[in-house]
Amino acid sequence: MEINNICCIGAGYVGGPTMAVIAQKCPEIKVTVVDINEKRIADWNDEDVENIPIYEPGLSEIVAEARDRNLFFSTDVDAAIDKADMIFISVNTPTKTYGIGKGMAADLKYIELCARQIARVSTSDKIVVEKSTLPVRTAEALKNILDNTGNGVNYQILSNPEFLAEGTAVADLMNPDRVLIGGDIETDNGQEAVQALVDVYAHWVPKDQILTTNVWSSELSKLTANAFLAQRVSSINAMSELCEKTGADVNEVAKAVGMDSRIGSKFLQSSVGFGGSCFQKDILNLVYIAKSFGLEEVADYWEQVIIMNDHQKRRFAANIVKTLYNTVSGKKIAILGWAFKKDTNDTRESAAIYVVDYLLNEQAEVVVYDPKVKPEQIYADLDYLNTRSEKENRDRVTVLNTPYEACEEAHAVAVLTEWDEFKDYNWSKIYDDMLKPAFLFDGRRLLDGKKKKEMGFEYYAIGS
Ligand SMILES: NC(=O)c1ccc[n+]([C@@H]2O[C@H](COP(=O)([O-])OP(=O)(O)OC[C@H]3O[C@@H](n4cnc5c(N)ncnc54)[C@H](O)[C@@H]3O)[C@@H](O)[C@H]2O)c1
Ligand SMILES: O=c1ccn([C@@H]2O[C@H](COP(=O)(O)OP(=O)(O)O[C@H]3O[C@H](CO)[C@@H](O)[C@H](O)[C@H]3O)[C@@H](O)[C@H]2O)c(=O)[nH]1
Repeated sequence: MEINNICCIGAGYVGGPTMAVIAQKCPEIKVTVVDINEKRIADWNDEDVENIPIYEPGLSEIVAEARDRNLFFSTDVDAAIDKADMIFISVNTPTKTYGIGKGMAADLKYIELCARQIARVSTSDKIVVEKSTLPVRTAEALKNILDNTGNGVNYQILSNPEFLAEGTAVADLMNPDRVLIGGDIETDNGQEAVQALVDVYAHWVPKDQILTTNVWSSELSKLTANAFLAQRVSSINAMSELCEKTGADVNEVAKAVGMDSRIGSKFLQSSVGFGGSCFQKDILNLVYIAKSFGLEEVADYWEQVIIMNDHQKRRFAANIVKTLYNTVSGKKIAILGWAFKKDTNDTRESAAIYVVDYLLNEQAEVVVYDPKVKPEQIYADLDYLNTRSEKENRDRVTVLNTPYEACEEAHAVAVLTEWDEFKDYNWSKIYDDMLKPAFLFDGRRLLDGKKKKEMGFEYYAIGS
């Protein structure tokens, strides 16, 4: 089966970059990315390609090449569904904030709305691809909705989870460790659908890196991969606290254990805690699924990864308060970095939000600088927690355009994102302009601590 026309529902961090790369690599396929968010679509269509809504290294160049050739962004969801042979569902699947499973289960309402819309609009057979991260067995619910409310149209459901990490999305898409496709491989139609999607990726991904499985394995593999990755971060962060008590250094420990080829060196960077829209949401979802099957020990095992991560964020903030003579009330604390990791403007679940919330509860005056995050996003993140009034957040938090201004007259500076540029600042100028003693808290082990101490800083790093 040849695919000529792809529609992707959801023009977010996954839909946008993924479809841009498919369009670039498959110039004969028309790719339309649709979204109900008009502003987001307008931004994707912005004449100045540097204004597209998602910052990812290398992305604007790809969009510039493919946009209006075979890559289109539109709010006309119905038209794009109708014309497509293959529809990717790439909408958000956040943690539920209400009802059964509140705070744990994935909220599938956006997925279900997409399924109902596809069923309502379609007049020709479709391959529907789950690109969003979903609980295992969601494909069954999708199929049910499509088959029972459709108009005689045949649907094949595939699971094709996305493994890109933000900040390296383009590189990850260009050169994935593997592409995973789950389908109804027991039937001829199912196999044909799987092959159609394999053929799309085979434009640039070596065939032996395209893995095909049954749908349930594919759905569950995505949650498993994120759980394993997050577990590594929580494991090294647990060790960071022990290092601080014992004189061991977490970077030396990570290097020593990572050189064991069975353990491997990646994802052992101790930090102020993992953030991002995926790890916490997906592990909570896994915990919920395990509980729903009565697997309490399995659920408790994975929940500990989140408990450890919350502890790491809290203890970093508590250490600032303790070190500043047990009070930060009225003290100016400069925060360098708001994004949940470098090279992205995404702030979802960023550790910075929780550290700053803690410091505000201790009545600190907070000043923030981030190279890519806009002030309105920073305020929105704090408002979302509902800890204090919106007015108070604006009164007590200032967002500035330069790091030097942010650190001026600060009692303490805290590095919360590992942006490369932070390493190259004129730190002696920052030191000179701060109040003394000048406290520097490195939540990423980013800076050269020895040099900072020589400059006069009171330097504290996670895990040493
Ligand atoms: N962000 C990542 O790095 C990443 C990586 C892998 C997988 N995922 C998964 O991919 C999915 C999407 O994540 P994201 O980060 O791109 O989310 P996002 O919030 O950035 O984008 C989702 C988009 O879907 C749109 N949308 C929602 N319902 C819609 C509807 N009915 N019709 C049209 N548009 C609709 C929203 O307006 C939004 O723009 C999630 O399941 C997530 O877990 C994310
Ligand atoms: O050694 C490490 C590695 C990561 N982190 C932190 O962990 C979080 C997540 O980082 P990363 O995994 O690089 O970014 P994400 O974009 O959240 O990507 C994860 O989540 C995506 C969404 O599901 C998956 O597709 C990716 O494979 C998976 O890596 C960030 O706050 C990082 O700073 C650490 O603290 N130490």
